[in-house]
Amino acid sequence: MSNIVELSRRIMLCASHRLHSTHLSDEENKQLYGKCNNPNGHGHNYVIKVSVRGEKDPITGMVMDAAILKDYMTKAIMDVMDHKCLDKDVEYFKTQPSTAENIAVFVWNQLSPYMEKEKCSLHKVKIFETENICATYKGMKA
Ligand SMILES: Nc1nc2c(c(=O)[nH]1)N=C([C@H](O)[C@H](O)COP(=O)(O)OP(=O)(O)OP(=O)(O)O)CN2
Ligand SMILES: [Zn+2]
Repeated sequence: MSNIVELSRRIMLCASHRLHSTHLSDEENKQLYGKCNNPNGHGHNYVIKVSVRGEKDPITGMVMDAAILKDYMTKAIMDVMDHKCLDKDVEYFKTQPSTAENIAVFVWNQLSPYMEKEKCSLHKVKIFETENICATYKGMKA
């Protein structure tokens, strides 16, 4: 019987953004992103689900302590993104459009250094931008 288990934790944060690519002209941005390119921006209640995967400890019964994962997610995600204007306040999104796809990669990169301390590994980051739009990133392994 396998002892490999996936453990997930969810957080919700509020942030505003505007879809805009520095590689495109203003007209092209307007054409591509439509209402989401409005210079005044708009907000989302982002739901972020982080999954780690590893061997369940036979004594503690845990892959990792969920409270420690919460601490990592607070420092790596909440403190950086919550109640922020993503494109103006977060360096990464000054050059990368703040799509759900790019947010998933950003969150992965933010969490990776914290997970180096753990026996289990970061497995999946899921960003729900709206009820209908969701992006998933599983790192370089795709
Ligand atoms: N590939 C992507 N496409 C879009 C993204 C994205 O992150 N990746 N994001 C957006 C916008 O940020 C936008 O805010 C989405 O809003 P909206 O169109 O209102 O969202 P829904 O599709 O859930 O709403 P509907 O009412 O169902 O249209 C756009 N595209
Ligand atoms: Zn949006």
